[in-house]
Amino acid sequence: MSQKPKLGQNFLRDQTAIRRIVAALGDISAQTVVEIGPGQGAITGQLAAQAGRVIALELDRELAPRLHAFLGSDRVTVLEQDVLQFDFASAAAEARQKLAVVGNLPYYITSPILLRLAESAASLNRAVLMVQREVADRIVADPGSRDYGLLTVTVQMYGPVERLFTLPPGAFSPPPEVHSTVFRWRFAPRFNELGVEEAPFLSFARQVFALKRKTLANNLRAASYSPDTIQTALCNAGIPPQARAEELSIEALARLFLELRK
Ligand SMILES: C[S@@+](CC[C@H](N)C(=O)[O-])C[C@H]1O[C@@H](n2cnc3c(N)ncnc32)[C@H](O)[C@@H]1O
Repeated sequence: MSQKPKLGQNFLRDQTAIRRIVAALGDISAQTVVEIGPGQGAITGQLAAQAGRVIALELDRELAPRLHAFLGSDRVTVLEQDVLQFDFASAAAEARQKLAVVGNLPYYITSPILLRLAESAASLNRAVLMVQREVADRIVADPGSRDYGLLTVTVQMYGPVERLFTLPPGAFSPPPEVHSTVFRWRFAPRFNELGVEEAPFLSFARQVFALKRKTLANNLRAASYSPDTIQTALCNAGIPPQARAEELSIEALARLFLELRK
């Protein structure tokens, strides 16, 4: 079968990795699991054997019908569908439960997929996803590390993440140019707990991380806050004046956001 590199088609061949990905979802015997990009069905086969129900979303017209024939189970629904257009809320309502998500993601749209899942967080309980290793490094980064930034904060605002394991290019056919890492994301949005509104806080995070290597104060100035406002807010939030956004925990960012809105 021919592969379409443009669609991020690197098919997983490592059977142990496939078992570990499905096991990382936990007990799925009564769970509806949405698979993003089933490809030739490497993970789908394992899911079909264990999950209550599987909804597999595959964009490639040529793969989707083949998957149907290959699986032929009444618990597996294959949709010829762009994951970025999929309505997770309706699927969760129909399933009468929050959905679990799994996928060896097409890397060319990793960020849009993560954002789509984030905005659907109320309909999801957990996800086990394979991404490029460097992206996983950014997702699970701690404050103060080189990889900590907007992606970290955006993803972690929707719930805790855990790095699970990394695979070399040879685990796939054809091999991608990068290593791949599987991580787990448990959806438990933090906006209420931190007292911040979702859209304004995320747009604030985009502002403070806009200029890498600049201080937080410089980034806030670029976002049109006055020097006095910035100084007072940093002081009240207990943040040193020379701090950089990359050094701030999510809690400190939320404190600063709230101070700036006073
Ligand atoms: C990295 S491959 C993984 C295939 C399979 N799950 C595996 O592990 O072998 C990514 C899959 O996502 C599919 N894909 C690409 N863009 C997509 C989109 N927008 N929506 C749904 N599937 C997509 C590709 O056709 C491909 O089958």
